[in-house]
Amino acid sequence: MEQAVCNGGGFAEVDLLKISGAADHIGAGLDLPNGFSSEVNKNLSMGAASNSQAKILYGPDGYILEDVPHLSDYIPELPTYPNPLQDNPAYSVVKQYFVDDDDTVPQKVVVHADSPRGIHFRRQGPRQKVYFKSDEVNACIVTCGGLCPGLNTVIREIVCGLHYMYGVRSVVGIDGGYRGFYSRNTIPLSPKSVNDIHKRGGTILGTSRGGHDTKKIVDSIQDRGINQVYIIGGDGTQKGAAVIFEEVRRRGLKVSVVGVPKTIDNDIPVIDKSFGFDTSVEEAQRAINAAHVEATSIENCIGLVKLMGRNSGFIAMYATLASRDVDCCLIPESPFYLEGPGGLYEYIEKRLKENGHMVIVVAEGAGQELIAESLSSSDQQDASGNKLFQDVGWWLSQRIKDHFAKEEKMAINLKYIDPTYMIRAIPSNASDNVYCTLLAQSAVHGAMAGFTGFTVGPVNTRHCYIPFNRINERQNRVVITDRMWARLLSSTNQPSFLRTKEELEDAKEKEEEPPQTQLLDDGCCHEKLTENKQ
Ligand SMILES: Nc1ncnc2c1ncn2[C@@H]1O[C@H](COP(=O)(O)OP(=O)(O)O)[C@@H](O)[C@H]1O
Ligand SMILES: O=P(O)(O)OC[C@H]1O[C@](O)(COP(=O)(O)O)[C@@H](O)[C@@H]1O
Ligand SMILES: [Mg+2]
Repeated sequence: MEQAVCNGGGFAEVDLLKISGAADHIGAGLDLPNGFSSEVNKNLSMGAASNSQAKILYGPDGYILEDVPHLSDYIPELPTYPNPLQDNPAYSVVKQYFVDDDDTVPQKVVVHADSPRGIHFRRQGPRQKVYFKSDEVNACIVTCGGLCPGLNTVIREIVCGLHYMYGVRSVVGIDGGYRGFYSRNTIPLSPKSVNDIHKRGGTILGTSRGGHDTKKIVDSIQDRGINQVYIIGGDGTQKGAAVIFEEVRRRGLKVSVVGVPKTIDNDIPVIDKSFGFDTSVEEAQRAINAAHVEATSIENCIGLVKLMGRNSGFIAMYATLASRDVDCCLIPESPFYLEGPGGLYEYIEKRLKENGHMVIVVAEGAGQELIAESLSSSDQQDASGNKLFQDVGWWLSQRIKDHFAKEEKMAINLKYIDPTYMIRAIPSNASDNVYCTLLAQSAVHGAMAGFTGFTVGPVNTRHCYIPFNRINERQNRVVITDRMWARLLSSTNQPSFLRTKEELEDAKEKEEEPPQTQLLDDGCCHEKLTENKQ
């Protein structure tokens, strides 16, 4: 492994992707970088390494801390102030006001007795010292990408958290996503103006795709004297936040850049789940129920529901598991085929003969390779560079109807329901509201404590500060070799659409067509994902 560790002074290069061998360097007796407490120093005798990508510390027994940047990493001798939270009456009964600086959260909780301690993230929460005076803070909030239930709750709780916990009075909203940084006006935000916004869907700030110009955004941050930037958005947005942070650091600005992960598709890695996901799964039940009612009221009827999920089929999977009325769930990670033994048509016919009705849930990104084979494939993208998909629900409806009409095979009825935008536009439910509050407060505590270049989120239920590079290096996707997908298959009884080893060998011997579906090492069966182009 190419790697170096620092010796007291400047950080040396480390390649985060090659971290698997990091334990080799543990206990090398190296000095600690600034910012580590004596407790950690005394107990762990860590080595440390960092570059613009990663700030990693190694401890004994395979302990690794993937830390987040701090303003003091690149601005020397920053003054600190006592945390005003210690005078907050609401918190006076709390046993311990502040999070211990040495508290970290393990990424993996299932371990063997001889496993190395593994990767950890810094625990979120208020610190004893803050790096901003209350009246010095000029914060801004921006929302980018697609809508998601809970956006307004996060906005509300950032504004209220800054105001009530830290006495911050200057908070503005950026209008309409990243491109709003270039417009003249901002939206003033106060506890009064955001008081009941959590009861509304959407985002009061507006949102957009595309239009990210790092230099212009940081110019605007600098010109407006903004020193805390809260960026709420999905995988694309967090990539944008990472480059904003890099530019802020390059210019040496005292500006904390904080990401709050928003993704209805749950496609952001590391964190347990994203806000709005629970609400979406719950709302999807209404569409599935409607499909079930239709299907059971008419002879040989199929209710087909399309749910969101561009590359990650979590909403479809969880909505299916929750409902128990679904006979087949199709997601991008598990390609399916229509014709022949083990195919979808065969399964539909069997199900209709057995039950007289059927419910199918399909994620928007499922079956795109099949559609591309039958329709002229398009390489269109949205303004952010995300591939635009064909409507799999409509396509599948037509194919199923055509198949059963052919040679008067079977008279069927099919009702197609697309509730996707209706689901996305609702306010968050109670549990997402609480979750959004924790994310927002965690972001505020982190920024006030001088941390920067991080995304907030729960890891094994404990909220953490996660460096941008960990959030941005891959997408979270359903792993079909995990037990959750097996649970789904056993609840629907649908075919797995996977050929067994024996079937593959058999097909090879008979010199048949190569299989439509093969399982890859990562448990996915998908072509390489289309990256955002920006
Ligand atoms: N790789 C990237 N670098 C910088 N900005 C990006 C990148 N990818 C997306 N963005 C910006 O992030 C914003 C939201 O991205 P998008 O993919 O539409 O939504 P989401 O963040 O919900 O995934 C857009 O304004 C887009 O320009
Ligand atoms: O029509 P739009 O606004 O481009 O949104 C469609 C996309 O937005 C999503 O709901 C969410 O995507 P992001 O989280 O990446 O914004 C996807 O499921 C869907 O493909
Ligand atoms: Mg996205």
